Amino acid sequence: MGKLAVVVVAAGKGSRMRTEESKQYLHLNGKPIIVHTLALFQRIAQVDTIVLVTGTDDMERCSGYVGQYGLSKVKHIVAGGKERQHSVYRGLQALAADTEWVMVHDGVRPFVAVEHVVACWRKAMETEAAVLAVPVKDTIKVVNSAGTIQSTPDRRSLWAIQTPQAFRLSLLKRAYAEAEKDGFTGTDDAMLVERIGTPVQVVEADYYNIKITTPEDLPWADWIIHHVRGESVQ
Ligand SMILES: Nc1ccn([C@@H]2O[C@H](COP(=O)(O)OP(=O)(O)OP(=O)(O)O)[C@@H](O)[C@H]2O)c(=O)n1
Ligand SMILES: C[C@](O)(CO)[C@H](O)COP(=O)(O)O
Repeated sequence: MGKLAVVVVAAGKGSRMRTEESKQYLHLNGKPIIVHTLALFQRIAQVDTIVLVTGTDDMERCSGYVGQYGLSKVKHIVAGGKERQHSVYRGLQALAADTEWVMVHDGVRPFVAVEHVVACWRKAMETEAAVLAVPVKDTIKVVNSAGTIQSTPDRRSLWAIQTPQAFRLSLLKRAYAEAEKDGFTGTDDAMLVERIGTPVQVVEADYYNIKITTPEDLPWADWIIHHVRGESVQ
């Protein structure tokens, strides 16, 4: 069984959160959101290395968190790029040559369940590529720019995709290199793998693995941390 690394991307600006401080550094139960996320992967025995991708101006404070919170698996802190995809690409380049498996995770998804992380990785080891996801609960419409409904896809085939997304490293690197060559930008890692013709498996997770994105996610995040993930108030 080859080594497993995790690339945690946290170089975004969090513009939809509309806070002065980037959302990954907002405090949740006494600790920055990014620290909750890193601590989760630190606790997973199968994870050998974590690469943290941050904004250039945040590298120093992140290296402070590594010491302060005992995040010894964070072996590299690298500067991200303009889009999430560029940040992931830079993270992948920092991985040691003996890394066989990689999981990419959003720094602002601090509530993923450990059992789902492990299930995702196991599925990737069977099939090369797997992502966490949940079935969509709403009816989804395709709407044109005039606000007119064009179609209603069958909900039974719709899934909301989460992270982590797990891959054989050589496959993900090839997918990223192809996307770079073709000038293609996707919103998740699986899209890049799909477009080079490799099937990606979905592993069902839960609805608590939210991406903290907009202001109304913050009270929900506070509720999840206390009532679902069971942390006592700090
Ligand atoms: N150039 C970027 C953009 C995003 N991310 C990271 O990718 C994850 C998911 O992105 P999103 O929630 O969209 O974060 P932001 O890009 O920060 O948010 P917004 O789009 O509202 O600005 C986040 O952990 C974010 O920090 C990144 O590392 N580099
Ligand atoms: C990767 C992701 O979290 C899967 O849902 C999502 O695609 C990130 O998208 P965003 O545009 O950066 O919010």
